[in-house]
Amino acid sequence: MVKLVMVRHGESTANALNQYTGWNNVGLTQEGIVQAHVAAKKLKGFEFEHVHTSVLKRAIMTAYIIQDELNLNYVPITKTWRLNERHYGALRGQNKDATRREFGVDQVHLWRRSFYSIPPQLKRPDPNNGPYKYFDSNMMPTSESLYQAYQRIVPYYVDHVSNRLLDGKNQLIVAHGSTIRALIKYIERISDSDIDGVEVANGKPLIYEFDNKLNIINSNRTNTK
Ligand SMILES: O=C(O)[C@@H](CO)OP(=O)(O)O
Repeated sequence: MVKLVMVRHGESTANALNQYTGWNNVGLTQEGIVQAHVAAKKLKGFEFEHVHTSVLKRAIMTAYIIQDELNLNYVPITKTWRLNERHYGALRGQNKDATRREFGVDQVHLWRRSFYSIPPQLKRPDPNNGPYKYFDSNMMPTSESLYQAYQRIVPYYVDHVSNRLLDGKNQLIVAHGSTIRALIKYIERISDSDIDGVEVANGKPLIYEFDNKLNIINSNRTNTK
């Protein structure tokens, strides 16, 4: 039996303001730091061979807190843009309630939870500096549906996570709401329409136990937010 644990970062400053975040690089609130410590305490005794996170600091900070609490600071960590949150396009930084008033509850629900709906696009992509400085500019998204994000997330999982699980090595992924929703969809073979009911809470470890063919033996997933 091998384990995969996925943790959504602790509450971010944008979460606290009820703002769309996506690729905005915001940090954790004090509450978010506490949530990361609580997540680590729930994982007491869990050992993993590799940590996978995004290039966004709310996830990296959460991963470091968990590694530190578990005295597993030495475990290698990979930070990849492929595990970034879904890009929220022109919605990022906006207040979610304000967009409900402007565009209606149904449209906002589609942007947030449907598999194929693409949030309004940025007029031009952000400059590709910082973690994206070696990107071809054409790779910088202007917005992403969950489907588009899935196309970049799942190949990373298959190449770098599931192969290690098949080797019997426990893995930890510390990422984002939509990143983890995409992975839940893949792992549990959830349909395109049913994925819109899946929610991922900040700082609540999601634990999967697999057999040696990566069939799910056990999971603690419940739909809480
Ligand atoms: O703002 C975001 O990037 C995400 C996750 O925090 O929000 P939502 O729940 O709307 O997908």
